[in-house]
Amino acid sequence: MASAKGVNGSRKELLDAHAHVSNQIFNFINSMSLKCAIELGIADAIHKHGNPMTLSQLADALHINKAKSDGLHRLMRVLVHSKLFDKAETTTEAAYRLTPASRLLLRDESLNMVPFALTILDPMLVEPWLHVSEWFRDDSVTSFATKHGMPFWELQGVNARLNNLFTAAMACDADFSTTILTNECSHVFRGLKSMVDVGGGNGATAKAITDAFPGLKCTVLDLPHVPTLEGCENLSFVSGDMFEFIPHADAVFLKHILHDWSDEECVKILKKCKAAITPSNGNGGKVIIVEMVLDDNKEQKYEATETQLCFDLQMMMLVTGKERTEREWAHLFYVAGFQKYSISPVLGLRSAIEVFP
Ligand SMILES: C[S@@+](CC[C@H](N)C(=O)[O-])C[C@H]1O[C@@H](n2cnc3c(N)ncnc32)[C@H](O)[C@@H]1O
Ligand SMILES: O=c1cc(-c2ccc(O)cc2)oc2c(O)c(O)ccc12
Repeated sequence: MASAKGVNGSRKELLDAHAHVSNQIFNFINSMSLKCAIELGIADAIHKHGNPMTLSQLADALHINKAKSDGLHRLMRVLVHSKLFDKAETTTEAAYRLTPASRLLLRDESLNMVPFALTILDPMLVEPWLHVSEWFRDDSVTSFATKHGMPFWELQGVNARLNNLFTAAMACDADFSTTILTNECSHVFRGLKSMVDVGGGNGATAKAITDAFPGLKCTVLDLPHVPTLEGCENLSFVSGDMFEFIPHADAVFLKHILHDWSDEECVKILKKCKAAITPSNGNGGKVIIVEMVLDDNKEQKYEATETQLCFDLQMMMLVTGKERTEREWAHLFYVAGFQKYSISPVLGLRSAIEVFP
């Protein structure tokens, strides 16, 4: 029984517990403040201004209702606390400036995360979160399906807004991940003559890889409803179902595919991949996977682990997938008939995994 002295503990323990639960309750406001900052264009306004920007300068640039300038001050206070922006203490008044994080919110920054953020924080993907406890008690496949009446992929196939939103979200990760992959993991792609990017979306990732490796011919396989880039000499597109057929190539590339699917579905995909890879001279005959590997770095920062675990729940909510530990990945590879694998933890939250038959 709680008392003034605490829940079976000290007063301090009670206050700490109360503060922690309060923090967990209001954590969503960090995400919503980020969404608001993107929609107002705060990062772009500060970038365009060129110098640290005072609150009144920012309010003018954002064309907000000046009667709400104090609200903007309070929003910026949360965004600075979240280290999304920085506050320069000038002699006259505080001025706001970008941080490395808010540089990733600049719309003309090729590595920007805006489409990804606006998709994850879109009502279509947020509302299912209000039904997760219902999902635990019903027999629906995901809470997304509970809310929207059909599974994520099915709705994406009939809802143009979701299709374009999600395809852009995935594509905006292309430059970020391939810039690092083709530099830190160039050995993975060196010597390959052909590669199939299974579930490659609009082809942005495959294009970035073929730009870095002009001798590599890439085929992007995805569902018919997914909008694609223009093909070119080294980049072609095939519509199809990876559970039915995967075109033959030196290597198969799977980026954020397997985390969408259950273990059984992943083994089916990996077996199709194994049948599709034809060892060639040099570096062929493998599957290249880009995914999170949970628990792969005990020294990993608390925030990175928290993000990985949240993505795992995102997969549980949206699709039938999950994020996996190395042990779980290894089990899938061996069940699918592969003999060995190599993990390169080069992408921060994610790793590149080469799997060999
Ligand atoms: C999370 S997205 C990853 C996209 C891309 N690989 C990337 O990392 O940006 C998953 C992709 O798998 C595709 N997909 C889902 N089911 C598929 C299937 N049965 N056959 C082929 N592609 C599929 C989706 O259309 C989507 O483009
Ligand atoms: O909502 C998502 C987010 C991702 C995702 C996770 C981690 C990354 O580094 C990038 C993207 O992947 C998703 C996905 O694969 C899916 O099928 C639905 C939703 C999401």
